[in-house]
Amino acid sequence: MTGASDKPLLRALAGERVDPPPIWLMRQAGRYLPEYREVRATQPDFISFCLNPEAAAEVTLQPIRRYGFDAAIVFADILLIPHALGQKVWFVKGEGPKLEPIAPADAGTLQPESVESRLAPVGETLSRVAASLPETCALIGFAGAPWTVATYMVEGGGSKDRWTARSLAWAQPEAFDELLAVIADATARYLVMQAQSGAEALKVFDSWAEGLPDPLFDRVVIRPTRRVVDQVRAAGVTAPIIGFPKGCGPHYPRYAAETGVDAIALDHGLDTGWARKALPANIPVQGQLDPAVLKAGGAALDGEADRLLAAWSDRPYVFNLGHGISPDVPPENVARLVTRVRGGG
Ligand SMILES: Cc1c2[nH]c(c1CCC(=O)O)Cc1[nH]c(c(CCC(=O)O)c1C)Cc1[nH]c(c(CCC(=O)O)c1C)Cc1[nH]c(c(C)c1CCC(=O)O)C2
Repeated sequence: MTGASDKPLLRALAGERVDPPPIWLMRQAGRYLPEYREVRATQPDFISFCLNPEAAAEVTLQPIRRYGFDAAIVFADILLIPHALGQKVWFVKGEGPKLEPIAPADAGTLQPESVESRLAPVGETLSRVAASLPETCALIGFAGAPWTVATYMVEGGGSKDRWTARSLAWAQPEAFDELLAVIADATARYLVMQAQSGAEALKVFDSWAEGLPDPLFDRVVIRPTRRVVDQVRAAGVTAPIIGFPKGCGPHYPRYAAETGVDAIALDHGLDTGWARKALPANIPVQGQLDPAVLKAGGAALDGEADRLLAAWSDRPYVFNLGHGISPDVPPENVARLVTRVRGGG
């Protein structure tokens, strides 16, 4: 029988150097796949899609069938937490997510008690996927980090530089920290539920960790992330946690040391040589391939894959992108990358 420890992803996240390294891609289920677009077209809206276990399990498995990745990541979205907390969330085609913005002082009106019941369908998706995964493929659950989720909640959607969120974090520190705490507690319970439903590793996406000065980085990224990790551990969950503080540059080593995460995902803009020296030698790392070189394909893609494989060959390493795959990536480039990473061409 194949145990969890035989799965290449889990071995790498436990600190083992695995050769070739396990590979999966952020946003591997998505619009670049024709079979995803087919399922998407049958769904009334994006939130209902995420909360439909049958459809969500199907698109989670699509990239596993096509490419044989070493991990499946449950099909869901970081904005399910604001939805579960009672905030209105919807997606406008071509524009991305929209939310009815809240003020930090409104944190007390959110409904953390309904998180498990409103997000139970994600647990159901995980159980379904767990039952039909190839035996060497690991299952990943995820959530947004409190800061990134809070930016969407107070901005009312995506924003160029998180101006409103950043200025509110300075102007109303107590209310803002309370909002982060409410999100952190809900997120921890959501992650525990995912682990109990079959997720073998957990990932915390802090997509907007970029551009924060030291005191704010401590307050809005490190402290709330630590709160999530501590609560997940206090609930008895032992699944490894991957932290992804995208774009945080020189803050990375402190994030690795102080949040309690087990592994760290690096973005493509981070200096590889610097990261090798600055990060603790034993922490498993994931990522760094530029999503744009995956779009470009050909010799450029082969060259970047080879550079990263060589650079991280003496560490526990998980091959991945530095950010999500974009909808215009030709599916054959992904096949080429997987073959290259596995030493087949
Ligand atoms: C910031 C963020 C979001 N969602 C997520 C993040 C963090 C990672 C990152 O920085 O990219 C995380 C996410 N979103 C989705 C997944 C599924 C699992 C996977 O395959 O990786 C994951 C892990 C599905 C999705 N989430 C979304 C899609 C596309 C929606 C569609 O099919 O219409 C998918 C496949 C929608 C979404 N959801 C979000 C945005 C900004 C958008 C719109 C962007 C776009 O249109 O591409 C919020």
